[in-house]
Amino acid sequence: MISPLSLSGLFTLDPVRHGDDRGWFSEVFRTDKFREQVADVTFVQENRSLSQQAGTMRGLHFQTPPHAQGKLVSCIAGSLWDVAVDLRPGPSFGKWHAEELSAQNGRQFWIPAGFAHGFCTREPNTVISYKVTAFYAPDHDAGLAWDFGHADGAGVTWPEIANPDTLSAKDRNQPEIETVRGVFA
Ligand SMILES: Cc1cn([C@H]2C[C@H](O)[C@@H](COP(=O)(O)OP(=O)(O)O[C@H]3O[C@@H](C)C(=O)[C@@H](O)[C@H]3O)O2)c(=O)[nH]c1=O
Repeated sequence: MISPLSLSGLFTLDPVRHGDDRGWFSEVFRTDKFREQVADVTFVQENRSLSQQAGTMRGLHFQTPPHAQGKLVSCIAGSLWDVAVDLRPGPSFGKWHAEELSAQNGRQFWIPAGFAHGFCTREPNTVISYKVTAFYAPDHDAGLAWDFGHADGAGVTWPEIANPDTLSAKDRNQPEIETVRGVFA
């Protein structure tokens, strides 16, 4: 099932699992269905990271144009809380949406270009996997503070398990949201 979410452009995908005595089989990605029902994009790179400790936080990250990335995110071991923050100009700027992704639920979260992305793991040894629509471009790597404030409302409410001590040095020093206004204009 493919479901649009309240922030335009965001979707969840819950691929069918065909169960039998052995377990299950699932088509976890189909270019044709994705292009027809979600977004007409091409994925060029697939990333995986392992986070050893429950409560590990990564983000909030994005690449700036012309290297902006759409991300199709899933969790292939353990479980995590995944968040997208809208950086597109307009009334949705700064709004966010989070999804629970786990190896068990098989859910995928589509985050188009124009959003910052981050997550926090809920179990030890959690593995996130995501396809992206543009190659890694270190000179266009950008971020937003995990605890950003926002003139029109609060920032992201992270789950209780989220442990800021696990943030990378880079992510401890990401900027406030006002500094990224206009990046995707
Ligand atoms: C993102 C990325 C990093 N790297 C390298 C750079 C560095 O040496 C090492 C770790 O990079 P980072 O600390 O940026 O990894 P990490 O903090 O896991 O970064 C990721 O966070 C999540 C939230 C995202 O949305 C991703 O797009 C990505 O930004 O991997 C690549 O070689 N290719 C890549 O595509």
